[in-house]
Amino acid sequence: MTHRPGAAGADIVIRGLTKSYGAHRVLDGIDLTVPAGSVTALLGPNGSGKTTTVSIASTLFPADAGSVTIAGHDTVRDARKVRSLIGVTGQSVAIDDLFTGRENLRLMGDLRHLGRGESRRRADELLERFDLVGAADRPVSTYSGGMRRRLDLAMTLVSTPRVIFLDEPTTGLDPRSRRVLWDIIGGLTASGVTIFLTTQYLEEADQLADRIAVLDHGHIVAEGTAQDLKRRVHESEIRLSFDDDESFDAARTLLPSARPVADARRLDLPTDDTVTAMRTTLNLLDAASIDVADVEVHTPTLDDVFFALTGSASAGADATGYVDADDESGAA
Ligand SMILES: Nc1ncnc2c1ncn2[C@@H]1O[C@H](COP(=O)(O)OP(=O)(O)OP(=O)(O)O)[C@@H](O)[C@H]1O
Repeated sequence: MTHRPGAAGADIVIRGLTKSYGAHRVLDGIDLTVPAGSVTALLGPNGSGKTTTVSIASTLFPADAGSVTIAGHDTVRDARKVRSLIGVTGQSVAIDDLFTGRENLRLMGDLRHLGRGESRRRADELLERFDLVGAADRPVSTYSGGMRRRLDLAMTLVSTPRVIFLDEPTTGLDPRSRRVLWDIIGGLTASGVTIFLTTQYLEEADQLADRIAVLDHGHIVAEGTAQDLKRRVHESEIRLSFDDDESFDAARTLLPSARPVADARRLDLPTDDTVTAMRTTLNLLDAASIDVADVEVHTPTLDDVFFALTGSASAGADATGYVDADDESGAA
């Protein structure tokens, strides 16, 4: 993007961010840097402080200590400037249920001083882009969850923010609506906007983000690309399953470095070069006339990462928040 001289730098810099509610310390000195034009996900379970972080970074309330700068502007000292640079999506706060989608978008345009003609043009364009044309003239109170989220995001884009905060953009949506939103967010990233996304879904962070920071008990416990984080857990494994104890025992003797999973008559063999290692391993077993019932390569998932880093499964793993399928057909 040509208007962005600092594209090589950071658009969000969080330093030593601390926040307590009463005696409950929610953020305990968080440091995080979000490169311009990147999608960074803050991944954490329910109540880990994701919304608190976004609220402080988007000037909603101050931290107890520490600082956030957006494109070099301090969120407390330069709050007005920061507000002109950011868009916040997630809590549908700007949406008025009694108005139609089109009216909401036009009102936002007026609020952003776009002028009457430009507000109308922008509203039409966004309704089209977010697949809301059919529902444009219905009150938002009749919208499904997925449609609301799309409108919420469209409202953010009425102006052209440099930095967008997406606070749990798909929580509570059914898988189909979630995918639609992922596609839209994926499209946004191509335009070079900086996105700071919070999520409790490992899959979402994996799908959308260039970089992931894992928030747990007030601390960033890990940071990096999805690949970096996966590498921190363990290498890929070749998983060999056997039909009978005799083959399983013989293979155990032949492959002493493999980890036996006796219940499943399975051997897990750590590997970093899966193709060569796979061929060598299978040749070895073949030469010893040991029958293998099944072979698979297991690469670590972000769930494995979360478990390894925090000692517990992610909230997203067992509390998906899925609701009954939204009635997207109502859009027509
Ligand atoms: N205004 C408040 N007063 C007191 N406690 C609060 C307040 N806002 C948040 N908290 C508490 O702070 C903690 C972090 O909340 P926050 O909403 O930032 O977490 P989160 O990671 O966004 O969670 P979720 O995924 O459930 O939205 C929670 O324990 C929450 O109960």
